[in-house]
Amino acid sequence: MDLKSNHSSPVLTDSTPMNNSRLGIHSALLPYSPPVAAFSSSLLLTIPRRKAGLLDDVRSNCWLDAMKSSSPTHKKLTKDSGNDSALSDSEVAYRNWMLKYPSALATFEQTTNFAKGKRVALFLDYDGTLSPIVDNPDQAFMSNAMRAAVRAVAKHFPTAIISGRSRDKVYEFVGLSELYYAGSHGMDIMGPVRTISNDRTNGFGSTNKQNYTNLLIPLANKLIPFVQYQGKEVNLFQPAREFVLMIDEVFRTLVEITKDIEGAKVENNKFCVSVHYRNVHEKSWKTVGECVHDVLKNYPRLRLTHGRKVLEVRPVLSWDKGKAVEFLLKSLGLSNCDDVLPIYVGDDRTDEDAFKVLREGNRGYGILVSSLPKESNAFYSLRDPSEVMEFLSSLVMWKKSSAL
Ligand SMILES: O=P(O)(O)OC[C@H]1O[C@H](O[C@H]2O[C@H](CO)[C@@H](O)[C@H](O)[C@H]2O)[C@H](O)[C@@H](O)[C@@H]1O
Repeated sequence: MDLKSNHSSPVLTDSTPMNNSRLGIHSALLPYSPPVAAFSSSLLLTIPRRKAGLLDDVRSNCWLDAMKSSSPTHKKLTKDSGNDSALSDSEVAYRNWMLKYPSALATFEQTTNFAKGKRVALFLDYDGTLSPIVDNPDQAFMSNAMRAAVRAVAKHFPTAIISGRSRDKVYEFVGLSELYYAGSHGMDIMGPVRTISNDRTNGFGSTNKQNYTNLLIPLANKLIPFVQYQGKEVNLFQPAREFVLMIDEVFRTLVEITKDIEGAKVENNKFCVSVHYRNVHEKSWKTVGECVHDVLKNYPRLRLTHGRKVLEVRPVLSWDKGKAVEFLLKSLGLSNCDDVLPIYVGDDRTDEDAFKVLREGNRGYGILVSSLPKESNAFYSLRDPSEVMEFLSSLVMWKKSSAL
């Protein structure tokens, strides 16, 4: 195995498709390989050369600072401040922040006035949005009430779950076959699960009675092959499929080198890897960062992003949750239409890519789920998953009443 670093490369813009030759497996042998999903030079992210020991060297503490600032908890804020007036200070700060990011519930009427006559498309993040943040990532279950709210909303609007988790995992948690799923931060997109049928001409719409599904543009049908998933038929789009074995290799290496760090947990999300430090004592966070840094040195085609008490290793690809939203809107025939209102609800830094796409395209808005003030590209806010549920239910009620 060639573990040589490629720091000499000025930019990571190799236009030749990766063939995983290092792993000895040609990409054509990988599962689900639609021709269009082939690794494209246009998806390669141009990033500045890594300056080891300066820019992203954990020893310079910048990673550690990012790790420390990742997802501070409300509990910590109040505990550290030590008295009740500090609690109200934080509440005051939150209310001030809400002047900039008003509650999506308080401004609901404004939204529905704007949404009148428009087709709403919903994009929902999973962790911290549909399920509360918990210590064990394997137990981040969504409540039955939330599941019912998502099911209800999906009856009226095209609805997609866009998560950093593997698509399989998030599908298992949500358990609703009528939704679109984008796992691995949008690098693994799946249309609603359909009963196997010979009729492939009308794509996702063949078993779904909702009007929007008939709007699938031909492009999507052409680009996404039909593949078997749990005995059913689905459409898949996997722009990072070339990385699947590399990611698995990195996952295994990370499991091995972090095994002695108490509380560290490495999660294989198929096209990216999460290294959790939520349950690691703060004094060992630096060690976690160093482990990830040491592994990444050997994989110049992988990069690191920060999530909520998690380091995420992902391909150097210009593909993120924002791109996934654009792809899904296009697939649904809902892009470049004045009568479409996409709404994205998420809590994490990776959701900012989607908020930005909507804000910059001036074609919808993001709702940030946060109980703490933080800068965002979203327009509105909700405090926590329970408010998300209320928002989803309000959308359903509005839709039902406007159909009367
Ligand atoms: O895009 P998302 O659906 O928000 O997924 C982002 C990451 O979520 C999960 O980790 C986070 O939630 C865990 C459960 O509440 C929590 O323990 C962890 O600290 C959070 O970072 C998931 O485990 C990751 O793989 C996702 O990338």
